[in-house]
This record gives sequence, C-alpha cells and structure tokens, in this order.
Amino acid sequence: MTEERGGISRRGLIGGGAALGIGAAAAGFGAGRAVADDATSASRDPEAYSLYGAHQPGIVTPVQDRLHFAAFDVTTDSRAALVDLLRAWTDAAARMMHGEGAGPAGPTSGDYDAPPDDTGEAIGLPPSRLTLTFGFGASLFDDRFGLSGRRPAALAPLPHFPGDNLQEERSNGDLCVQACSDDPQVAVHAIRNLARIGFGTVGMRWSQLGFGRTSTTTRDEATPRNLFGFKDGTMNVKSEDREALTDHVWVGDDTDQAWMAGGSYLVARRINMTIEIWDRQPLREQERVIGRSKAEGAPLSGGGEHDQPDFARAGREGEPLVDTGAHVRIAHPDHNGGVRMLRRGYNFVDGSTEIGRMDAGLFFVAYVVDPRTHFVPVQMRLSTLDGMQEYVQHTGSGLFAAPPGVRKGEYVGQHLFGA
Ligand SMILES: C=CC1=C(C)c2cc3[nH]c(cc4nc(cc5[nH]c(cc1n2)c(C)c5CCC(=O)O)C(CCC(=O)O)=C4C)c(C)c3C=C
Ligand SMILES: [Fe+2]
Repeated sequence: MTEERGGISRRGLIGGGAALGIGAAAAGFGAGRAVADDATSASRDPEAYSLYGAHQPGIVTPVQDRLHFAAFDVTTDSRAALVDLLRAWTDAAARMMHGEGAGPAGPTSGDYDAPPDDTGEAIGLPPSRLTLTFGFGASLFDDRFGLSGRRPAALAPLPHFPGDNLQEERSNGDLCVQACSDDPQVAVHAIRNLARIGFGTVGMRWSQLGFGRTSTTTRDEATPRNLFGFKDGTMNVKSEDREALTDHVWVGDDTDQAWMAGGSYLVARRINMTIEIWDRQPLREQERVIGRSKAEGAPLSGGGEHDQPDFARAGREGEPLVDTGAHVRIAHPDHNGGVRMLRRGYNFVDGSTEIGRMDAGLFFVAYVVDPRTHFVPVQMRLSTLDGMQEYVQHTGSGLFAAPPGVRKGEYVGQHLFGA
C-alpha cells in the first residue's frame, strides 16, 4: 500500500523566506530588474524567466553567472518515447524556471514508496534567473525516429579545423540542454532532474560546468573577463540590436525546414587555454595576440572599448597597430563577409592535468542563423591565422539546432514531429 506524504515545496519555502526578509531582494538579486525574456513573455517574479515565447530563453537573455551544459544520447528507438520525454522536459523546465520543483509533488511530498519527483537540493533557493535551452544534434536525424527528412541542411557536421584535438567523449550528442543561472546549484539541479526524468530514454553523453560568463547580451552590462584576463564580449550581438538578431541569429521563414523558423543554431566548443604559458608572456605580447588593451579592452588602434578598430592605422615604423594575426582582426566581421554571432560562453576549470597544469579554458557557445556561413568560415580563419592558436586547443565540439520558443500547451521542438 502506498502512502501520501505532505511536504514542503520549493516555492512555498521561497515565499516563507521572502516574508521573513531572506527572499530574493534581500539576497541581493535585482528587485525590479527587467528579466522578462526577449519581450515575448513577461514573468511577475523579478528573478524568473518564462519558458514560453517566440524564441527559447537563454539566447538573448542577459547572461547569467553560471552554466551547466549537457549533451544526451537517446537510448531507445521509440519515437513515442522521445516525444514523451520532450513533453516531460518541457513541463519540468517551465516549473523549475519558476522556482518550483521539477514535478508537481515536489521533493518531500507524494508517494512515500516512490522516488520523489524532484531531487531536493534546490529547496529554498529562488529561481535565480534559470533558463533552459534545448537543442537537437545531427545524429537525432538518422533513421531511428523517422526524422531523416527533417534535418536542416545547416545542421551538417562541423568540419575538422586545423589544430583541433577533439575528444569524442566531449563532443556531439542527439540532444543538448543549456542551463544558465546565477546560482550553480540551481543550474545543476535543473540538469540533474532532466537527466533523472530521462532515465531509460536518454543517457548523458557529456556535460560541462562553467563559471564567469565571457560575454554580455545587453548594452548596459559591464563587459566580463575571460581567463586570459581580457574583457570578452565587447562586440557581441546584443539583444537591443534587433536587426542584427534577424540577420545573424534567428532562423527566418526562408529556412529549408519550417520547424526551425524562429530558432537558432548553437555551436559549442570546449577550448582549453594554456594559461601557464600565457601568464609568462609580456603584456605587449598578450595585447598583440588579442588586438585590444588589457586594461580597458580598447582596440590597439586607439579609442575606447566600444570604438571600432582601425585596421589600417600604422605605428611609427609602419607596423599595423592591430597586428595582422590579432584575434579581433581575424574574427572581425569586416574580414568575414560581414557575419556576426551571438556569443554566450563561460570560463571553466576542470581540475588539473597529469603534468600539473590547470585544465582550464573557455566553453565557447555561440548562436548563429547558419553555422555554414556564420561559424565555419570564421573558425577556419581563426584556426589558421589567429595568433591565439599558440595558446589554445579545441578539445570538445557540438552543433545543435535550437528550435523556436514554446507556446503554452506545446512541448519543445513539437513542430519537428509534425504536430
Ligand atoms: C569562431 C569564433 C570564435 C572563437 C572560437 C573564439 C574564441 C576565443 N575568443 C577569445 C577572446 C576574445 N574574443 C574577442 C572577440 C571576438 N571573438 C570572436 C569569435 C571567436 N572567438 C568574434 C566574432 C569576436 C568579435 C570580433 C569583433 O567584432 O570585433 C575578444 C575581444 C572583445 C570582444 O569583442 O568580445 C576577446 C578578448 C578567447 C579567449 C577565445 C578562446 C579561448
Ligand atoms: Fe573570440
């Protein structure tokens, strides 16, 4: 015989905490901060984004402090089981983004003889601006689920780039989930519960924790720094640049697969940085490699952080002030047919290597309208011409189609399945 247990819900505790003065505002979260996602769906909770909207949350959303990114492989051939999983993930994602438990009963209620439908480590924690963003890898479109005719041409496997040292166990996957939050425990709780819900349908292939965002997606945020100590994200596509989002980030109605209209392509690259070698370089060399000043993040050709570099400007001996191999010169839209990307990466440190170096770097995440035009040619240039190549090595990679946003009553990616 099963017994029903009454318990505490995550939200109930949050409410209680707020009443006692230990709620969100007192904890330092921005009371009154505008966090409604991409202007499509507002939330009444200042710390909570809504899952619902024209685009998925976690793309133009102001970048949170922490990341837990996970790639999964589907372990069944059943299309119905895959759809059921996406339905269950959608419900759980909507709940967790609002600071509720992953399931309706919560971590300490429900059937006493069954595992709780939430794992409990987020009890009492506010939503912490959690966003969950879902993507589909090229391998999902093989013959297992009847999706082979639905793979967008843009979801072609990335080519090998010179210098790549990719580890298969840190690359690709049928599905991915990007969890971003200001609290690492909230992000990990979300991924853990999605993995738990997926037991028997998916297995985690790889995952990556990130701290310290390396970009901004709104104009009013201060630019954060990467592990080279440089400001990163200055020239990122920002959520205010509606035209740039249309041209460079969102898939339009002209796509070969209608289910992707309003979506975007997520490129993930785990990039190790040999920071011990970097740290022994003179400041002059570090700035030459990036093409910007370390202090202000200003182009070496002059001006302030947000001024465009003048690549033609030369020094006293005729040398270009922004070096010919500087990262910002090689990656700049002027040298890449005008293409831009919305970068959303994080620093990572995964312990140390067997030779006593930090296993550290940048988990690069970018959203683009089409990786064939907006990522592959840029990365090909970087991997052959960028002076930074001496200090980095790409060790993991993934490309995923992030479908458009979800409407209430729908599940994420529903239109892929023809519904
Ligand atoms: C293929 C795309 C890119 C990869 C991979 C990449 C890796 C990478 N970048 C930095 C540090 C910085 N990148 C900066 C600018 C910048 N980087 C890319 C693309 C890739 N970077 C672009 C498109 C741009 C913007 C170029 C422009 O419009 O001017 C900067 C400068 C500040 C900024 O604008 O963000 C830094 C610093 C690291 C450390 C890294 C891999 C470890
Ligand atoms: Fe870069």
